[in-house]
Amino acid sequence: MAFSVPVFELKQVSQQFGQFSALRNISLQIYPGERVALVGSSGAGKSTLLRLLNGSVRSTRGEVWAMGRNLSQLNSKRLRQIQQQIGTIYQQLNLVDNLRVIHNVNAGHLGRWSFFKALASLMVPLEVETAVKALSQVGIAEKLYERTDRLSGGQQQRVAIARVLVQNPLVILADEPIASLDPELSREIMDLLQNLAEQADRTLVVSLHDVDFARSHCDRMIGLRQGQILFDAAPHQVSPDLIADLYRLESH
Ligand SMILES: Nc1ncnc2c1ncn2[C@@H]1O[C@H](COP(=O)(O)OP(=O)(O)OP(=O)(O)O)[C@@H](O)[C@H]1O
Repeated sequence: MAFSVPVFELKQVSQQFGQFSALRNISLQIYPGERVALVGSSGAGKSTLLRLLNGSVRSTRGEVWAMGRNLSQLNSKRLRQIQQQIGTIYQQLNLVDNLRVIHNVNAGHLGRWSFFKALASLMVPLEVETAVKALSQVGIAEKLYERTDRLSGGQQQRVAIARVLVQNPLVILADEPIASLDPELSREIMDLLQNLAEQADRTLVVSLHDVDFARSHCDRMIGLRQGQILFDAAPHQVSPDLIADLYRLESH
């Protein structure tokens, strides 16, 4: 693994929002095919780190490299080409509620489709077969023409994953993909993400509040505490004491 080019590399990255330091001096490398869990309490900087990785936020200090390119030095066209290889499932899913499932899934093509093709597809859906295949992979092919807001939370989560699958990225980033799901559904979604990553040798970076799922479904855990890395290790090396430290409240 040490011989391949990292999918992501952060070199002494800090992220300020006004006076507030969301991330401080982060250096790390993520290699192809790794399944990485970002863990840490609310506000630790997990979502910010994911947004730096997909280039939707530019770091205030340090360098973020993705697929061998320094993101801050790319023009918007080149940045979009890199972003095409990175599929992100956001915490809020970013689905359009009143559209049919197929249109939300087809939004995964938007980085590649022309404006007119995207518009035409809103009237008569294009690439139906690809959408059916992606929905089959997430187990809800029969929901193709259902209105998205008529689906359960777990089904909507699957639509968001299917949208990333039609994009066919090298990397999947998922921000709290099981935050609002019950334990059984959480396991199903985590199994699904793990399988989708393994099948196509995709890299997966997922932020999780549930440390047990991080242990069972990922091969590396990065613990973030107040914007800094507290640990970066294989699950079996992350002791209960480290986890206690990770979630320990700061004394003021
Ligand atoms: N655009 C922004 N402007 C100002 N502050 C921000 C912005 N984005 C994030 N922050 C702040 O940065 C800190 C880290 O936020 P972030 O969303 O990365 O944490 P998180 O670990 O993902 O939390 P959660 O688990 O609750 O999603 C928080 O204090 C948040 O308020």
